[in-house]
Amino acid sequence: MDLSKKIAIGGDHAGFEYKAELIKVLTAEGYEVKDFGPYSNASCDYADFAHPLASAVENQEFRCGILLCGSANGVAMTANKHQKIRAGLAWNVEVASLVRLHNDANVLCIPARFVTLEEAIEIMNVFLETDFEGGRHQLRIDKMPC
Ligand SMILES: O=C(CO)[C@H](O)[C@H](O)[C@H](O)COP(=O)(O)O
Repeated sequence: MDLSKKIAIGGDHAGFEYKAELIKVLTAEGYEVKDFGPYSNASCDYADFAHPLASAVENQEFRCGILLCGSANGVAMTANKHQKIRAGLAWNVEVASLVRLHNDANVLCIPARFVTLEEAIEIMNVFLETDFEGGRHQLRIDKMPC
């Protein structure tokens, strides 16, 4: 399948229910989705799922990744440990657009305990529909590696 249609998704227990719903939406939209887990809502550690997802996105096995936890901070902090990952939070559609437009994010982190499911679906779709603007923003991204 064309890489542009391959999406990785994961998170922790706090994002479990939304992750299941987002997978349904993505599948209906024609994407090939790999669920990196968790596979139940039992309490778990987000790093156990965010690291494998981030590695796969970093290895260009997927167009991008979507991670969900309670606040999105845990999964974002974890994914951003990976040198080629730019994981950004988005809690509304404007930020979902900007994290692509300005930051060329390749992992979207959704705060499942702070947005409705409908908002999470909108955030995901705007993220996937928005292209990176390049230009001055590329110069800034090039300075990110420390
Ligand atoms: O990293 C986080 C906190 O900012 C995530 O939101 C986790 O989902 C959260 O910490 C889980 O909390 P819980 O009390 O163990 O459900």
